This record gives sequence, structure tokens and C-alpha cells, in this order.
Amino acid sequence: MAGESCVGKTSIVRRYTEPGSPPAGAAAASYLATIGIDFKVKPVMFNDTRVKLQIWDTAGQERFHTLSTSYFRGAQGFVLVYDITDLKSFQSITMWMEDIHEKAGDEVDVILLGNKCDKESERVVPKQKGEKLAWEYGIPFFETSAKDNVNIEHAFSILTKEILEKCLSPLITQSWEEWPVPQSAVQPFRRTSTGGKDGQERNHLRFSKGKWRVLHLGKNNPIYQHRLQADLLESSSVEQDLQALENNKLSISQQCPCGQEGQRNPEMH
Ligand SMILES: Nc1nc2c(ncn2[C@@H]2O[C@H](COP(=O)(O)OP(=O)(O)OP(=O)(O)O)[C@@H](O)[C@H]2O)c(=O)[nH]1
Repeated sequence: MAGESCVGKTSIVRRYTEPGSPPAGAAAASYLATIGIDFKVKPVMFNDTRVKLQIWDTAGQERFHTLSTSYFRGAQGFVLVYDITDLKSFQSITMWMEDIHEKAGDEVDVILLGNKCDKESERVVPKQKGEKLAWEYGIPFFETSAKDNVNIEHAFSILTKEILEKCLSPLITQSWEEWPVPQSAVQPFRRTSTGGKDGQERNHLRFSKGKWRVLHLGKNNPIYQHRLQADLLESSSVEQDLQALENNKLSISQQCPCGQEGQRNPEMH
């Protein structure tokens, strides 16, 4: 768990691992800052495999920053949290992402959560901003409420799946299409711009040098699906020739066509 102080990291972990505890934001749930680091275990079943998730709840306060980030090394996944009623917590996500990549590498799985979505009247970070940032990083995004138990279980299950797909790939037979994909996650095709040397690979897009373009869609990414007009594009870990380029002078979005004869410059939606 990573993110600024008071965004709700401990409350999210508690909601997930101790469903009977008083809900965050309730009168009985007074705020106690995490001192140093806390640790919870959550047993989950995953495709008939029993797995114990170790969840490290780090302190968001600045004075614990060095200690908290020292636990990043060796982590297999990150739940990065901001508070939708606290602009500073959202602005600091970039800094937390840098810490994560510096300590845990570029390949580690991260999900971004905009927490406290029950406080709509106090919202200062529009949902679209969270979606856009996550899209730029190529990571899943959810708005959550530890208070009202919105998307908590779902967010952890998505991260767990991403991590376990890497660890247990021979044991996993379920295809990603079987996982529920929220409508908000069906994204228009666009080129993303994460930093890092593997930015293109992380974002599942790769372009060949020739006249035709080759796209990697949804590779290792169960959250996003891509549509070509009405059709859902299949994920593939191998190159797919979508016959994407009609004209070198067109922009990227104009170059994404359906490869059907007679259709010129169709747009991808
Ligand atoms: N309304 C509402 N309040 C929440 C929610 N999640 C957490 N809170 C409240 O926000 C305050 C901070 O929550 P914590 O879970 O302690 O925050 P944290 O990110 O772990 O803070 P640090 O330990 O300092 O890093 C508490 O008063 C919680 O009750 C939520 O989803 N909705």
C-alpha cells in the first residue's frame, strides 16, 4: 500500500482483510496514523490455488518516507492510493510512482485507487483525471470507498490476478476475457506515454517500421479492452497484423483502421 498520509490505505486494507471492522469514515473509526509499517495476511483462492496475500501497509507521513519506501524493494504489486477530496494526494502520485519504479523496478504491477468516492460533494479530483493518469502509466484504475465498501474486493482481485499470472502462469487456465471488465475501462485506442525504456511494451503497443502497423493489444493487461468500431479486439501476446496503416501522413488515431476493404481511414473507438 502506498500513497500520502490520510488517503485511506489502512482503511482499505482493513476493509479487505477484516470485513467486520467499523467502516472507515464512521464515528467509531477514528484516524490513527500508521507508524512505520503494518502487515496483514489475506488468504484467497485463485483458480483452485490457495494463496496467502501479504499486504504491507506503509505509513504515508513524510517522516516515515525513507522507511516506507525501503519496503518497496521486493514487493510484487502496489496499491497506490490518493484521496479524491485531496488534490495534493493526487499530485503526489507521480512522485510515488517514481519511488515504486526506482525501488521495485519497471515491471512491477501497480493499481491506482482514487479513494473516498463516497464524499462526492467534497470531490476535487475528477474521475477522468484519475483515469487519464492511470492510462498514461498503463495501469488499472478504480475509484473506491473503504467506508461504503466500493470496489475494494474487485481492485485487490485484479491486482492479485496480475501478480499471480506472472508467478503461476503454468497453473492459470482462465483467460482474461472471463474477468469482468468495467465499462469505464473500455478505452479508446490511443498511444500512451509512460516513461521508462519499456514504455511501449508496458502499454502493449508496438509499431513496426514498414508500411503496415502491428499492434499488441491487451498483452498482460486484463483491464483494458480495445474496440475497433463495434468489434472487440482480441488480446494477443504475438504480433497481430491489423493492416492498420493506410497513409503515412495520417495521425496515429487515423491510422487505426479495420483492414476491411473499401473502408478508408476508419477510426478506432
Ligand atoms: N469518508 C471516507 N473516509 C475514509 C475512507 N477511507 C478512509 N477514511 C478516513 O480517512 C482517515 C484516514 O484513513 P487511514 O486509513 O488511516 O489513512 P492512511 O492512508 O492509512 O494514513 P497513514 O497511516 O497516515 O498513511 C480516517 O479518518 C478514515 O476513517 C473512505 O473511503 N471514505
